[in-house]
This record gives sequence, C-alpha cells and structure tokens, in this order.
Amino acid sequence: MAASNPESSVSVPLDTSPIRVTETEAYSFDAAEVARAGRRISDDNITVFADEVHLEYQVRTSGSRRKGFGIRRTRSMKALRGISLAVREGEFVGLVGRNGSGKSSLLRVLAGLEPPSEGLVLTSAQPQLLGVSAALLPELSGEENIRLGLLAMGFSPEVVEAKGSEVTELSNLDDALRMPMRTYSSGMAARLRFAISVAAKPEILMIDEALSTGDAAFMERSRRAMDQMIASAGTVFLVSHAAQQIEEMCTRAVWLDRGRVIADGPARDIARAYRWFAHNLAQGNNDKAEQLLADAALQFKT
Ligand SMILES: Nc1ncnc2c1ncn2[C@@H]1O[C@H](COP(=O)(O)OP(=O)(O)OP(=O)(O)O)[C@@H](O)[C@H]1O
Repeated sequence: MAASNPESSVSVPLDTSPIRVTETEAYSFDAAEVARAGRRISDDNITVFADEVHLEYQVRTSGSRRKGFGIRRTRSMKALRGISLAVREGEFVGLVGRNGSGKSSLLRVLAGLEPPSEGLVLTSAQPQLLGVSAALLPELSGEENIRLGLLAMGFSPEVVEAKGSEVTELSNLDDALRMPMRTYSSGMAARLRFAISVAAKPEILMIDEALSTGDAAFMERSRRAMDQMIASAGTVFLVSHAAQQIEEMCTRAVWLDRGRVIADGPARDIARAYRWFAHNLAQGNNDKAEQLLADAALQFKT
C-alpha cells in the first residue's frame, strides 16, 4: 500500500465524513487515511485520489571504460514530482504533456502497477489500464482472445458469450477476428484490447494512447461506448498527444510537464492552450513555448 505523506498531515481543516468506496487489493480508501494526508474531502464520489505523489526510477547506466573495465552506475530518474489530484465519478480526464512529462508513469502509479516513491494513491476500485491487464496471446485468433481476455477479467462463460458480440462490434475487425493476433497491426491489436476493456465496463478505465490508432468510425464507436461508461458513473483517463482528441472526448484535462501538474481544468481550455504550446515547441520557438507554459500554469493551476 502507498504510504501517506506525513509532511502534509496538519493545519488543513478536515472533513472525515464517510467516503463511499470499496476496498481493493492494492489500496484501502478510508476517510481517516485521507484526513491524515491533510486533504479536505467534502463529497463522496471521488474515485481516484493522489496526494503529493512522487515516482523515482532507478536506472543503471554504463559509465566510462578504463583499462577494459566498464563502470556501471545507478542514476535516479524523477518521473513524478508531487502530483495531487482528486477525480470523481463521471469525469473523463485527458492527460497531455510533451514526451517524457510523466503521463504514462502517472497512469501506472494510479493503476497500482508502480508503487509511488512517496505520497498516497487511493482508488475506489481496481483501475483497468488498457493494454496491460488484457493478457492476450499472439497465436490465438482475435475471437479466441476476446473469450480469453473476458475470462481473465473474471467473467463467467455465460457473460463472456453475451459480451463477446459487444466486443466484436466495437472492435470492427470483421474477418480479421478469425486470424491469429500475431498477424495484426499494432493499431488492430490496440482496437481489440480497447474493445475488450470497454465491454468489461470497469469502474475506472485508463487508456494510454490506444485510441490514436483507430480510424474515424472506430473513434465514433469508442466515444459512444465511453459516453455510456461515464453516464453510469465510471471514470476514464486518456493519455493522448492529440490535443484535439482530448478536447473532443474529455470533460477535464490535466497538463503535465517535467513530472508536475502545470494546469488542470476544462478539457477545451487546457487542450487549446497545450496545442499552442506544442506547436511552438515543434517550430523550435522554445522561449515562446516556455512562456506559454508559465502562462498556463498561472491561469489554470488549481
Ligand atoms: N521504466 C523506466 N525506467 C526508467 N525511467 C523511466 C521508465 N519509464 C519512464 N521513465 C522516465 O520517466 C520520465 C517520464 O516518462 P513517461 O513515459 O511517464 O512520460 P510520458 O509523458 O508518458 O512520455 P511520452 O509522451 O513520450 O510517452 C521520462 O524521463 C522517462 O525517461
């Protein structure tokens, strides 16, 4: 379980009213723990809560070679530097940020796949991180993998039959479903994993780039499937470099840079600000891009 951050444990008025959440294997979510972290929780529909989360990777590097000996050193790489977030039922949160800003790391920590080096992560249910949880086998056909994926998620054979057709329709892979998955392009495999995960209707779904591989029809179907999830009080996270996709699909966006939250607010506003920043960065206008980043931090930081 993630440790709470003792430094933030006092001086904030606490509301320890009950939080309607269930315990999961990875995390326990109880009001006292949130209170110890010094956060005021005034409503009970929070599904994902992060308090001052840090993540440091230890990386082994090869050093200089002298007299034929290679010297190996360990370097620490700070991927997340104090992320705090509270996400509620029905929110569709887009994560944007330049390469290496910490988006995938944050999803992995929130999904419980990576323990934070410091800080607290609480979730109301086990999040499903698309692409990792679905254990699909390359030698099996798409159809067989749909059954396997749904069984692996704990559904009974009867439910698997019923959900199977939903997955088939959403994936739109038609005849390819009878081919071994090793013959799929990465986009086709991503679509299949996405369709399986969405049909499973997890309370918390996390998608890392998978949607960018689909065509317009797939995007439209995906959007409808996720709208249904959100309407039934689910929570979705989406990492994407396509700011337009975030703007069109998400209700809220969080902009990460160098492991920190730069801006957090309505998807439309954040996505537009991010797109202008990314455009300037791509043009090599680094000073202008840094200025836009600072402006966004002032305007949208919560
Ligand atoms: N397994 C790992 N070991 C060491 N460092 C890592 C590892 N995974 C990520 N990092 C580092 O952590 C930082 C954040 O990486 P992360 O993949 O979370 O960023 P990202 O915003 O998702 O990037 P991208 O948009 O390029 O996918 C980067 O500096 C990256 O090099």
